[in-house]
Amino acid sequence: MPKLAPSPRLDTVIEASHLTKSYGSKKAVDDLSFSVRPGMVTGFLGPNGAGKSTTMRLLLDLDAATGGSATINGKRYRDHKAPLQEVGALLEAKAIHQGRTARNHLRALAATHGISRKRVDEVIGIVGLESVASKRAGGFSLGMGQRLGIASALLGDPHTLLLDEPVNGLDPEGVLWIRNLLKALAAEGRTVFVSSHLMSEMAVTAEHLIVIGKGKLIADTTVAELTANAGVSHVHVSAADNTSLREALTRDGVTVTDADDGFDVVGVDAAGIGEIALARGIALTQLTTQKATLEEAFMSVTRDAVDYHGSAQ
Ligand SMILES: Nc1ncnc2c1ncn2[C@@H]1O[C@H](COP(=O)(O)OP(=O)(O)OP(=O)(O)O)[C@@H](O)[C@H]1O
Repeated sequence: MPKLAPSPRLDTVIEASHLTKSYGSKKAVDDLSFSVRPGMVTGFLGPNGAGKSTTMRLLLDLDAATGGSATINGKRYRDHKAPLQEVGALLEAKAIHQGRTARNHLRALAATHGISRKRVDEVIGIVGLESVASKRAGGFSLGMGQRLGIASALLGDPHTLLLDEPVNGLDPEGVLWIRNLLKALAAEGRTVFVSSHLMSEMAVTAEHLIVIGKGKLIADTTVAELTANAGVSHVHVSAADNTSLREALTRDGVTVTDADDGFDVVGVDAAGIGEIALARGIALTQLTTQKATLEEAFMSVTRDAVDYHGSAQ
């Protein structure tokens, strides 16, 4: 009988249940519950200081929770017999011996986890570091360091991946590469949990989103749902007689604001604006529904959970 390729495991799941972590009186993670399923990329979003890195550290048993639990595939990270083969992780802080070459760093990691040297060369190829594999990691750029970190995460061919800001420091080619890599890993049936500040990137990479603020869950949703419910979509309008159309549209519940060569309307949809224009005999020159971007939706749902507000002069 022909040997079948191993089927993707569908039981892998990351689970936080009432997870809490306090530093003194500060609750970095506050009664946080969510689960991350296989087969899709799950984005982990939140403003600065929301508790994303702390949650990742708790999931990886690098810090002890004050309350609740964090498990990966039903067990705490430390209870897995071969953690590197079960869970691959990339955290923000680099823990790389600066004097070692990239290849030797990966070989040392592989040797302590019963992983072959062949796999080391494979992951160097996957992350595109062949030409610098015999160079000291200490001299690596931020982007090369990220690729080496991702190579370490992939070393054990794990079913679950936790990546904290993997896009950090990557150039546009690198950003595109990581997008395709994460999607491909998820499509193989793996569980991929990835934090990022780059909303435009998450919008095209992730399907499922966990949004937190001040340590608490704000949304457990899909990219499509979050943008649809953000309530910040508007219609861009331009007409032969903008002044008359603006007057005709002005009523309670409708907001009209100036925009390039026309105006933006919130509170009436494109069909409604078309009908009003037709009734007044005003010719429309532009009528475009502009959906909220993930960035706008994110700002809207996290507005009350932002610790650090900047000001534009
Ligand atoms: N070791 C620590 N001691 C004291 N406070 C800490 C510690 N680690 C994190 N915190 C605090 O916990 C909160 C959450 O921090 P965390 O780094 O998890 O947020 P984050 O969402 O990853 O932020 P960012 O997007 O800026 O990386 C912050 O207020 C931070 O100052």
